[in-house]
Amino acid sequence: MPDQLIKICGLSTGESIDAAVEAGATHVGLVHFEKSPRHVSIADAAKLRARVPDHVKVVLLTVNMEPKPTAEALQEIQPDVLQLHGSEKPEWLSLLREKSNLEIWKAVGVKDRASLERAAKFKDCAHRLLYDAAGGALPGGNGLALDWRLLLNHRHVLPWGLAGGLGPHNVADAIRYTGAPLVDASSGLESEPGKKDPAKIAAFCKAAKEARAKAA
Ligand SMILES: O=C(O)c1ccccc1NCC(=O)[C@H](O)[C@H](O)COP(=O)(O)O
Repeated sequence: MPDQLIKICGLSTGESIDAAVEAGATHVGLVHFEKSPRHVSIADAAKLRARVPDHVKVVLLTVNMEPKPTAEALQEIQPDVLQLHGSEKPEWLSLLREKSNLEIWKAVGVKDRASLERAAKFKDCAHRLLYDAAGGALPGGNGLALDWRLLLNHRHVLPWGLAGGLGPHNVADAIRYTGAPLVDASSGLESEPGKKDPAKIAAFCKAAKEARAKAA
């Protein structure tokens, strides 16, 4: 069984990046979306990126960003993964994939079986689907869980990940229940919006790794 993939999202300081790396995260997420309390500028994201060791992948998150600023951000930050968290269309993902060596992830808001099924349209243009809860004040990072029962017996067309309302208290249950190969958390690891708590990051990674080891 492959190792559990763990993404810690919405990191905005060097200390929180170090905490995620130290705890064993496989992916760290940098949110470039001004309305988010976790927003980082392009220049700050590039500095944070430089701090991440090679064995940990850097995920840049954008929301419906135009092609020119996207190209500039990618050039400046050099992420390993681009996570599109808006209403981006498959055609845009195909173009990005054609023009870069990036891994492209598409976040999908899941509220019912139909929304889950519709995500299949990204089959040929995304490398991974990230299922998140639909609704909420922001496109992501709302601390809302989706109904995990929707994922039972779902035929996944791509590698995938589970996000939405995860934290140290429920990540083991999420892995046991859904078999998620990748888990992603943000607001559940904070002491206040936008401020990550290193102890919560460590507890989340430990619980996720232990749950995977028990499932093996
Ligand atoms: O985290 C944000 O503020 C954010 C803002 C805009 C788009 C996406 C955002 N986060 C994306 C993520 O991948 C989060 O980790 C995911 O939505 C889960 O968040 P949470 O429920 O808070 O764990």
